[in-house]
Amino acid sequence: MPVHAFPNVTDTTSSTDIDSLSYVLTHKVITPYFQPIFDLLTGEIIGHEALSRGPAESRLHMPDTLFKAAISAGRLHELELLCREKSLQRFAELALPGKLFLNVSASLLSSANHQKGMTLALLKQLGIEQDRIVIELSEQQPYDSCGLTLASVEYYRKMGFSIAIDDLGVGYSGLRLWSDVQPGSVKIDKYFIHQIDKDPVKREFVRSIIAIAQSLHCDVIAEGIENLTELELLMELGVTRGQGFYLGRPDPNPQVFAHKQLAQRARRVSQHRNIDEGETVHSLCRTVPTVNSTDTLLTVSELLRDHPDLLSLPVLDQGIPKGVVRRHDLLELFSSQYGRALYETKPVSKLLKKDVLIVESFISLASVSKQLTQQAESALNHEIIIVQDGAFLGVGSLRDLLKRITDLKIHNATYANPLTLLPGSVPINREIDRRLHAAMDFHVAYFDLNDFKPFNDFYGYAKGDEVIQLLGRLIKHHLTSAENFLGHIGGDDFVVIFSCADWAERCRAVLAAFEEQVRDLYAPKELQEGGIWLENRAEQQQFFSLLSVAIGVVHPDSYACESYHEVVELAAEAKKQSKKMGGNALFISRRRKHRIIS
Ligand SMILES: Nc1nc2c(ncn2[C@@H]2O[C@H](COP(=O)(O)OP(=O)(O)OP(=O)(O)O)[C@@H](O)[C@H]2O)c(=O)[nH]1
Repeated sequence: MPVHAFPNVTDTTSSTDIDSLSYVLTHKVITPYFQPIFDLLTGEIIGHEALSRGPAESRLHMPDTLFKAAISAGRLHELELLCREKSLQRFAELALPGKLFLNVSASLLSSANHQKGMTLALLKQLGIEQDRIVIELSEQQPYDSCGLTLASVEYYRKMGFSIAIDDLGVGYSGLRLWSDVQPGSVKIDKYFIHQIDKDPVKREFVRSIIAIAQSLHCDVIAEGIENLTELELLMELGVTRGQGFYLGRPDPNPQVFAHKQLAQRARRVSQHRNIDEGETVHSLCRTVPTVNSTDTLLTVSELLRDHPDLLSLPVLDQGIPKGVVRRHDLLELFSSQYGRALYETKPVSKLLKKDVLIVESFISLASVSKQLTQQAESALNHEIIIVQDGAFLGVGSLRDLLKRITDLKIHNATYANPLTLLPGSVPINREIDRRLHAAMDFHVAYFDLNDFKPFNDFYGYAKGDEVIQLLGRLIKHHLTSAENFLGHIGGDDFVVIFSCADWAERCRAVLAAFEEQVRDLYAPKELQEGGIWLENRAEQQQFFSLLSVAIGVVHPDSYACESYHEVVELAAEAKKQSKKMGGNALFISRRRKHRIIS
């Protein structure tokens, strides 16, 4: 096709766009791009969303202008069908794995002349199974819940296609559409993902969507993930599927590889499960009897009679937990007049309670504890259902969770430094490993006093202890926060693991405060002289300035560092550099992985 045949691309008038559109439709010059959608837990591609582009270098290249032109020209359906045809053909040609997510507008679905058989015929011709197609219904246009649209959705579903709701949260009828259509998946609009780490309202929104989706057994896909911080936060919230520029851009010829960093993280998590199950909710897992939602309340009653220790039973549907049935609800129902006779043949679903926490087995105890405390107070007595890849594994109790967390705290106390009561090297190393295994983004700062030995020799160990305590106090004061971990390796060495963003300012605040407060520990004479004179090994007098602190900071690459050994080496190296700077100094290392010395 000669390029010059395409109308002038720089002209912005809509009549030109409409002419260009006619060209696009007549010559079928639509290029499908495919954006991967990943399983965030394994890094595997679960499918691609098809996105259409007009001719390169033209105003209609980007879908917004393309579809706007089609709407103004009254040719939207024609364009949509062309895009669908092209996407399916290219999907088959490229032999892409997994599902193909296709966008369909409400208006096309409700159009009376919508040729429903066309897609099916094309799929047959291309040899694509129907169950690989996911129809994405955009929430951006209003749906007519009782008219043609829903009937068409139903028609697609009967043909074996899955249904997803796209752009959830920004349109007209999100929850209503969700409830009417009962899709297999919902895609959270990128508006709610953008900078979610900085916006508690967006986090709450996503958390609520996950809760609804869990109870409706619907997958949640996060759209528009643009950086690692957003990805990590979404995973922490429990989102297991996602797409976005950070994971993979739309491409006409996509490379089909598992996402390297997600896959590495998954491997780490599975190794971590074996090494240190104590840290994850897996350690709380107990096997208990379960019931199906179709079982009768008589079955529940008999099971609870045989297991007097159980306050509830998990309710499953084909191995997937739906909620619980509780002893006190059953007793209340049966204790009414004729209650037992009236209700014992009724199905479990009558007493099914969904206000239960369902968590994947590799989630950390701290994260589960956080989720529980964020729930309503009335929900605090409730059980924790533990799943593996969504399938029921067992249950844990709040009591066991508290006990395990207390044990961990005792463990930290056991290894605490007696002078500062900060955790010692065992818990520090363990915490670094935990953050590496979870592929978290963190900085590690190594603090060390300069020329501490001469001070000790001059004033004695008791005064030396005071200096160490002063530094410990300042570190605690300036650096304590929920995301940071402070430790005291021993002697005058401290380590802080940061996840907060303002770590550099905080370190500088410690240096400034130390410079000022350490003066209180010197006698007036030495203070006046600005340091101490001490005889060295060669029996010569040597001058040592007032005590100062050297801080070396590293930003370990969680994917490149295998264990705390490498991180501690990196941090010690950075500390050496900061000592070379002299006085109170902060050195920020650019090295992110440890050099292997053969
Ligand atoms: N007062 C006191 N001194 C300690 C304690 N633990 C270790 N030390 C002493 O702290 C000093 C630490 O040694 P270094 O860090 O090598 O001494 P430094 O003079 O600061 O050397 P640079 O770090 O190279 O500047 C030694 O003199 C130890 O005996 C403690 O709990 N209390």
